[in-house]
Order: sequence, then C-alpha cells, then structure tokens
Amino acid sequence: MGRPSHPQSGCQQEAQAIDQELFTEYKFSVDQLMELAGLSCATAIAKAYPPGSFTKPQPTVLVVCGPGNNGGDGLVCARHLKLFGYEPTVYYPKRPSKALFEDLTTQCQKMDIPFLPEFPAEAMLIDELYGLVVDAIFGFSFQGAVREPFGSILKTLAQVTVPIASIDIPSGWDVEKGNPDGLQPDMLISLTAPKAAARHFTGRYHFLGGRFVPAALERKYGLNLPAYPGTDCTLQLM
Ligand SMILES: NC(=O)C1=CN([C@@H]2O[C@H](COP(=O)(O)OP(=O)(O)OC[C@H]3O[C@@H](n4cnc5c(N)ncnc54)[C@H](O)[C@@H]3O)[C@@H](O)[C@H]2O)[C@H](O)CC1
Ligand SMILES: [K+]
Repeated sequence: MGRPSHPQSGCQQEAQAIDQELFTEYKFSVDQLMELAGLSCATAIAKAYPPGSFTKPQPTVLVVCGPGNNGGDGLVCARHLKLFGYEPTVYYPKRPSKALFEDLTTQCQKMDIPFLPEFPAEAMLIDELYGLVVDAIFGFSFQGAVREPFGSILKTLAQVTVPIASIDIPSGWDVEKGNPDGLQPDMLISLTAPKAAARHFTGRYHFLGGRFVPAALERKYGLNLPAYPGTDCTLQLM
C-alpha cells in the first residue's frame, strides 16, 4: 500500500493557535489531549521498534522529559511503553509544580518506572544501558538558545548511537528552520500535524499521531491531514 502524501506543515504560531483553540473553543482539557498524544507516541514506537528488535536483553528505553507539555507527553508515553512490555526509565530534571505533571509523575512511579537522579555523564553509558531514547524535552514552544541543564543533555544525546525517537519536534530545533547541527533522531512523531521543520528530518521513521483534531478545526487551518487507517491512533508518513 502506498504511503500518504505529507499533510501541510505548520509554523510555530499556527501550532500554538491550534493548540489554544482546542482548549478554549473546543473545550478539551490538557490531560485529555496529552493522554492521546502520549499514547500515540508509545504506539508508534512499538510499531517501529518492537521489543523483539532490541539488541539488549531487555527492551530498555530512556525517556528524557522537558519542563513543558512535550515533557508531559513523554511521561504518558513512558507509562504506555511500560504497559506494552518495555522497560522505560525517566529523566525529568525540571518539574513544574502543577497537579497535572505531579500526577503523571506519581502514575509512572507507582508503575515501577524508575526516575534517574542524574543524567548519564557520557553518551556511552546511555548506549550501554538503553536500546532507545525518547526525546520529550521541547516541543513547539521552544525558542532561542537552549538553557541549562538542557544544553548539556542535548550535547550528550547528539553523541548517542542508539536510536532517538523525538516527540513532535527534535528538541533544540527551530520549529520552522530545524537545526542542522543539532539532534538528528531516527524517528519523529509529529503530533496534530507536522511542523515546518519536519521537512529537514532525515531519520528512518516519521509518524503522525494525536488523532484528536475535529474536522472543522482541520478545515479552518487547511491542515490537509491524511486519513488514519481504521481505528489506528498513528499513521506512518515515511
Ligand atoms: N495540540 C497538540 O498537538 C498538543 C500537543 N501537546 C504537546 O505540547 C507541546 C507544546 O507544549 P508547551 O508546553 O507549549 O511547550 P514545550 O513543551 O515545547 O516547551 C515549553 C517549555 O520549555 C521551556 N523553554 C522554551 N525554550 C527554551 C530554551 N531555549 N531553553 C530552555 N527551556 C526552554 C519553556 O520555558 C517551557 O517551560 C507540543 O509540542 C506537544 O508535544 C500536548 O501534550 C497536547 C496537545
Ligand atoms: K521533542
């Protein structure tokens, strides 16, 4: 079966406007959309990297979560990966003091998902311990030069050799222009619609997730989203 053509890519302002409209006009709560976003990320990962394809004895995954909603997607993704039979470990250095993020953290902890107190100092350590890294550091609200501790984290991640799966946008990339010197993930899971920078993605797998956009909103922004197959919550674009 042929792959669908690329849906229209969006700029940063448009992605944020759609996001806001989903919350304010369409009355979705953040938790609802984050759950669907994170579930679609875990599902796409399970399609691209089934547990049996890991070269490690266990399907270990390091999920690196940032300070915003992209990090929240990462926590939801970690929880679903655990339910799918993976062994996720989370690194979550900047935790917002909001009930949503505290609850997502507790859910993971109560599912025996370990949280690392420190980020592995060397890329080699990550390669030894994990078969996959999930990049849930920054999404469409990232701007400007990367501030610490994320600068050092991204420098280390740029050197790992195990595959990296980025949620919504590779972290450290300008949402529209990308970042030729930055992270080059093996997988990108675009949420709602690919952002403009997705055209610079050169990894093996590009999936679309976040199947929650009402038709009227899709028309308003001319998103031209491809049809998801059947009841699937993800669609492979590349
Ligand atoms: N509609 C959807 O598709 C949904 C997508 N979701 C996910 O939400 C993110 C966007 O979330 P948001 O909270 O707006 O922002 P980010 O996570 O991208 O990051 C904001 C966070 O990062 C800090 N920050 C920004 N720039 C820098 C920098 N240069 N250095 C350091 N820190 C920086 C900023 O201060 C904030 O703390 C979207 O991509 C999807 O992944 C929702 O889950 C559901 C709806
Ligand atoms: K990301």
